Amino acid sequence: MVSKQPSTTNTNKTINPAWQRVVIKVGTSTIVDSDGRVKYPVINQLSQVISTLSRDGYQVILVTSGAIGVALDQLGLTKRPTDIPSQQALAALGQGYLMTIYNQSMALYRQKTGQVLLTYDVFNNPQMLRHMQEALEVMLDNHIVPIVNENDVIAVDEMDHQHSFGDNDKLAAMLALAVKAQGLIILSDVDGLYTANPNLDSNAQQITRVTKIDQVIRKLAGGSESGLGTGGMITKLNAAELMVNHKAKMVLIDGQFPERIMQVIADEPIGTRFQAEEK
Ligand SMILES: Nc1ncnc2c1ncn2[C@@H]1O[C@H](COP(=O)(O)OP(=O)(O)O)[C@@H](O)[C@H]1O
Ligand SMILES: N[C@@H](CCC(=O)OP(=O)(O)O)C(=O)O
Repeated sequence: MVSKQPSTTNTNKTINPAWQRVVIKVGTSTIVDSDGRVKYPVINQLSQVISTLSRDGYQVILVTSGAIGVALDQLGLTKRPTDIPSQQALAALGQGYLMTIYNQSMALYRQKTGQVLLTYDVFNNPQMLRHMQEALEVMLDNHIVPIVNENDVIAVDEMDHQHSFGDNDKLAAMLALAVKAQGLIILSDVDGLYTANPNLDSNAQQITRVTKIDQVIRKLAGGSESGLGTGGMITKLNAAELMVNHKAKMVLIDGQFPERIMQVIADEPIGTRFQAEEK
């Protein structure tokens, strides 16, 4: 694909090769508040950071939850329904709006985007996987930021024929490995992994570095309290385990401050970093 427009890459910048290709995952609670209202300033800040990285020569893929969350805003609802078909209908309503919000924000920074909706079976089907990889390579080569979500309306777990719903943390890790990204940055409503759920335990301490996701670490993780996010810390640890087991890294940071992505890319100590010990 040859663009008629000149490349917007800033070739004078030196980039950190340890993060040259990066997947950034944003949870619902980062972009929708507890009353179900969209946090436009956060999305705008995130778009600015991603556009800057892309212009500097990084290849960025955004995995974003929030289709159901923004649909709550569209309908004036404050709570997520519990049955799967209602959630799927909300996701169908909200996904278009989610893309509109991102497209408008990214356009302010002249950043092009493309929507990619995935299901887990893509990763088990070599042909579909190759098609996805090839399409993403072309997008990245042309400075188009892929904006990925699970295709919620048809999301079915092939193994047990149950609806597998709402685990974009794992989807982001599988995607990061499939496209050979050096790392995954997860933005959430918490600024890292704690010794206990910090919303429930005021003595909880932040853990800044995890080299192995073992039973001790797993025991620290609880579910989601926001009523909007789905996975809680457990799905983030599953994502981290996938990354670490494949010699890649994951950093978990507070999504209220998307500019902190720049600190992660600069390898500054921030949030919780999941990475195996260098041998
Ligand atoms: N040990 C822990 N450390 C940090 N957060 C935890 C822990 N255990 C459970 N949590 C919960 O996980 C939440 C983040 O997950 P979730 O609500 O699914 O967010 P997202 O929408 O970003 O995926 C935190 O807000 C917190 O309530
Ligand atoms: N795919 C769904 C949400 C899935 C999900 O993983 O949610 P979250 O726990 O907020 O990352 C959506 O867009 O609403």
